[in-house]
Amino acid sequence: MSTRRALPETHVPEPLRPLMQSIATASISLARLIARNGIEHKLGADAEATNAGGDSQKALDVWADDLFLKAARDGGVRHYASEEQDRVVDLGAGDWALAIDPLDGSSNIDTNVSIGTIFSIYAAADTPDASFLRPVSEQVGAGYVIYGPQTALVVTLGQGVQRYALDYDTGAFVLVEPQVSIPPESNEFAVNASNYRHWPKPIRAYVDDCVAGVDGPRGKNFNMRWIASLVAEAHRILARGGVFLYPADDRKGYERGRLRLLYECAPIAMLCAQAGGGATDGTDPILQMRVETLHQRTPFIFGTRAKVARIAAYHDMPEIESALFGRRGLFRS
Ligand SMILES: O=P(O)(O)OC[C@H]1O[C@](O)(COP(=O)(O)O)[C@@H](O)[C@@H]1O
Ligand SMILES: [Mg+2]
Ligand SMILES: [Mg+2]
Repeated sequence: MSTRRALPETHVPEPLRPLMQSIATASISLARLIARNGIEHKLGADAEATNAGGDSQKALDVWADDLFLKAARDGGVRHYASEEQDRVVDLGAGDWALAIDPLDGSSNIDTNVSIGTIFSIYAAADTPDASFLRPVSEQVGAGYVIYGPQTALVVTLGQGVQRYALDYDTGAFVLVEPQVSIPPESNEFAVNASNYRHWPKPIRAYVDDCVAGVDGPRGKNFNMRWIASLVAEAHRILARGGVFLYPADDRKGYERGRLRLLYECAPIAMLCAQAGGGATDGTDPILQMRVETLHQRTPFIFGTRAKVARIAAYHDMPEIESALFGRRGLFRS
């Protein structure tokens, strides 16, 4: 019988190896399942249920959650918190607490656009809630798997960010980038511009100044992207820089944005910090926040450090005409 590991372990601290092997193994199964969408099953079909956050679930959301719950049990996880579960699942024994968005970008399942899994690891506490209702700076690891033209695992276990690619010939991940770092220069931003009229002033001002291009206060042209898969946006930003914004807005239910602090923003923020980038809710760095409730949402801005700082500065002076930033030459990035 083959003893091949799903993930090389050089960059994985010994206590985290069983869990990381389990996550890697489950994600390889999920990648294979996704590649067969429509052959046996329609993975984007409605599961006729809603999750705790009020989103309608797809068949793949539910299957991915089952898969990672089993992986958690096999990998020494005591407490499992999932975007798809109302409450923390207490697995009884183990050293770790795993928070997970088992399937991110569900609206893209049937469009054959990249989707992913996002996860965050804490040391297990005494009670299920205490494992997750804590400062997000206590994460011991965070990462995502992107199921795209290439399936890749991008992870930090506290010492930089490593990128692995799935080799379908061997069925295992291979280390392809031992130290991922976000390029400091970029002219790209990502935002769902259809929500423009709902945004707060500082976000509108920032985007207005980008869209004004060479004729505006920034004096240069920008490029915009919106994939509607957070993992895919994060992967692009880690590869070539830029900034992502999902602000709070005035639609009902979006008062604190759309994305969840525990399952999505905290892990991406840890990856960014380890790759030389930044992440904020506009006012506070994400890594200085504390999870108060499992499914809580937060405005989320992340990416190239100088861009994140610039957007935070727009929040500090929302009433000042945005052109002042350009004239004063502040944060030119
Ligand atoms: O459809 P919208 O409002 O543009 O939101 C897209 C965002 O929602 C998400 O799909 C939310 O994640 P889920 O698919 O896990 O619910 C993000 O991946 C993406 O960035
Ligand atoms: Mg998600
Ligand atoms: Mg999801």
